[in-house]
Amino acid sequence: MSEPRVRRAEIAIEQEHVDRVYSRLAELRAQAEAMRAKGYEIGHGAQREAVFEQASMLFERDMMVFHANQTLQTLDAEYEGLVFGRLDQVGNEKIYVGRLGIRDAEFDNLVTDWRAPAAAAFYQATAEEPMDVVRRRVIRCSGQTVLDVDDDVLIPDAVPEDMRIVGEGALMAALGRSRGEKMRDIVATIQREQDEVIRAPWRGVTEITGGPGTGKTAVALHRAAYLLYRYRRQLGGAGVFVLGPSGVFTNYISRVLPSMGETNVELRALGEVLDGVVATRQDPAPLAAIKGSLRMRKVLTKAMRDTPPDVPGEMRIVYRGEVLKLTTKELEKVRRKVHGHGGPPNRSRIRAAETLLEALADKAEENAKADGRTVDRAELITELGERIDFHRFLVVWWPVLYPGEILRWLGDPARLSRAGKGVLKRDEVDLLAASFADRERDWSVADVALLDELRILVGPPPKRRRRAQPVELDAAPAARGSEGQGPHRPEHYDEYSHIVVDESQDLSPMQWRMIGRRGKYASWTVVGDPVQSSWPDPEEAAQARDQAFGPRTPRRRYTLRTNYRNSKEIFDLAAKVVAGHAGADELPEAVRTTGLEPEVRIVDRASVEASTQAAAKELLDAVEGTVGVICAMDRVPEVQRWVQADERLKVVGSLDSKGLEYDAVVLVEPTELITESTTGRRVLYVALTRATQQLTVVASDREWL
Ligand SMILES: Nc1ncnc2c1ncn2[C@@H]1O[C@H](COP(=O)(O)OP(=O)(O)OP(=O)(O)O)[C@@H](O)[C@H]1O
Repeated sequence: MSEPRVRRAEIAIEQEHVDRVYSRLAELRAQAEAMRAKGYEIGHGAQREAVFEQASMLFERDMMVFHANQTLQTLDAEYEGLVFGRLDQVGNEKIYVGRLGIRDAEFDNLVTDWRAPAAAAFYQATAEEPMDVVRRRVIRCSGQTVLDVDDDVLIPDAVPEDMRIVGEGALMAALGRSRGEKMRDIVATIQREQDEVIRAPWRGVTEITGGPGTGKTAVALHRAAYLLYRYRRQLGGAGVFVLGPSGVFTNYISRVLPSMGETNVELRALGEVLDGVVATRQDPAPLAAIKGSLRMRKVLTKAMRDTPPDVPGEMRIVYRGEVLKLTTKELEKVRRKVHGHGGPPNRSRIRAAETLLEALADKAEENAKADGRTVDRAELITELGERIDFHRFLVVWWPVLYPGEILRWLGDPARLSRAGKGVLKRDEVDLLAASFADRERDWSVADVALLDELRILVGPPPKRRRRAQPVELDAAPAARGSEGQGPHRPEHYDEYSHIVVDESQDLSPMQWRMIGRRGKYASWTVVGDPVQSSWPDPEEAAQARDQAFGPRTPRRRYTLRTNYRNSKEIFDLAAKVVAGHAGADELPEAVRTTGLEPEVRIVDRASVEASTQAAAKELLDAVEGTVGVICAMDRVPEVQRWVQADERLKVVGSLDSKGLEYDAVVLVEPTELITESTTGRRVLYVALTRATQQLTVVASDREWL
């Protein structure tokens, strides 16, 4: 048979199996629906029963509906090709591998979940260590249709006569494919070095390093899915938290986990870690460096203990016909005394009241002594402590503190100087104060870690008393978990069981503290590439990072060495630019050549706009998928006016381009990327490694080369 005919015949064989899988899926779906309906019936009957029976019936209803919903959620996930692999083993055994495990009515495996031990050989078998695999086949589907198959022969001597082999290189085909707006999963082509990381044990700290495009992000996400599958009991309850550098990035990777049927993962950007705040604005590098440094902890602690603006300057209260007065100085002494005990101010209200009453009693004694009288202290304290005017004073003098409010106070340079005495330099005070002073401006990404630090420092605001909520007997629990939200978490949920940190090389020490707080009992997967770091003080960050992990052991480290994203031609240029700023062993090896060298266009300054427009247009015509136009952060609005962004074309600032990728990239004025940041060349290196196929650099100088 000719090669195309063999291929068609093999596709038809696999299509038959895929059809069986989907019809079984439909059966399972119908069963789950029926179970959910039955659960509701039980719930409706409950109202007629005695209280004890009601409780047990409702429990049963909840369990049935919950399980049915979970099953439906798994079955309904938008799988891009439910079945993607097949292993033919020695002795004619065959296994289909897919995003989900499905058995037929006789309980035989139709598809094995890729995360199950039985599927491990799909990723781990090599020609040197074939693990009994004769042929490994990647099946490419679109929806329920098989488009293509691609084989790897691992034991040529064991290929039976009737086994046919098609195609070559599923990996290269996947890498060469055009990119869409969102990252795709790589379940079908995970490489052995990547698989080892994905399946590493869950305890302790797992570090993944490697250069750009080595699949660190992809591996970390597949690891999250794997851990939840294998250790659901240990990790599922408190959940898995995935942290990315920006909203653009989390949006870009947002499809990967759901495409593997995994929705019980909380995905957040650094600017969204704190509930109720969504920050996307990046501060200029020098300002971000101050806000991120550990020194801020001291500044914030002092700021929180300073006298709040607008509190009364003195206290006057009448006690048995006599005016007791505390001056500003005396009141401040009381405030210092309360803070001297440590503890969050929002939890110190009672201590503040007691200390204030003691000061009033001292004052009364002082006055009495002058007149030769005595005062019953205990009586005075009890009486004043019950007085409404005392409490009115207390609530304004010792107000409930809110993190955002304290940060805004620091817009006052005098106040910030006090808080930063001995810690911040004069010019740092000016820079910081100006950034906090503008009440109209929303928070920056770096501010979020400061707000979170203050949240802990001030303590939770006192709870208002609430009336008990009536229990709704007939509220259908169907919605719970069915929206892909996972279990309901209380606000400021701080204790995840596994935390994945992507692009970790850029976390500031204050951000490490913020994340560390959420993982006190967690195991960690930490992804990063030191060469791409934009943080100026790596030592301080490393210290904060170690503190976040605490005594967690073991610690294992993996380095990925193959760049799957960039063509060799593009990566060679990036490597040249970063040479001298990275050791040769820190740079990965690109495996794919396209024959298309990156283009460097040196034009005069006035022509940068026209040249960018021309390059963007050419690249849009040349590639099928996305084109990214990358420029310095503060040039973004201008470049957005130059080119029309749409589904295929995006304009991104250098720092926001972290972790993203496009078929083609236009890089505008590279020297500006170097000068805008404290870690210059590394930021440029990041930008140069975003394209999979083509790169055009538009520059008005050659300094960056
Ligand atoms: N085994 C694989 N099969 C198919 N594609 C892969 C594989 N490994 C990585 N890729 C692809 O390579 C590209 C780069 O992967 P990823 O973004 O995870 O790299 P990274 O190491 O996080 O890069 P960076 O540090 O630059 O952000 C992605 O498109 C990813 O899908």
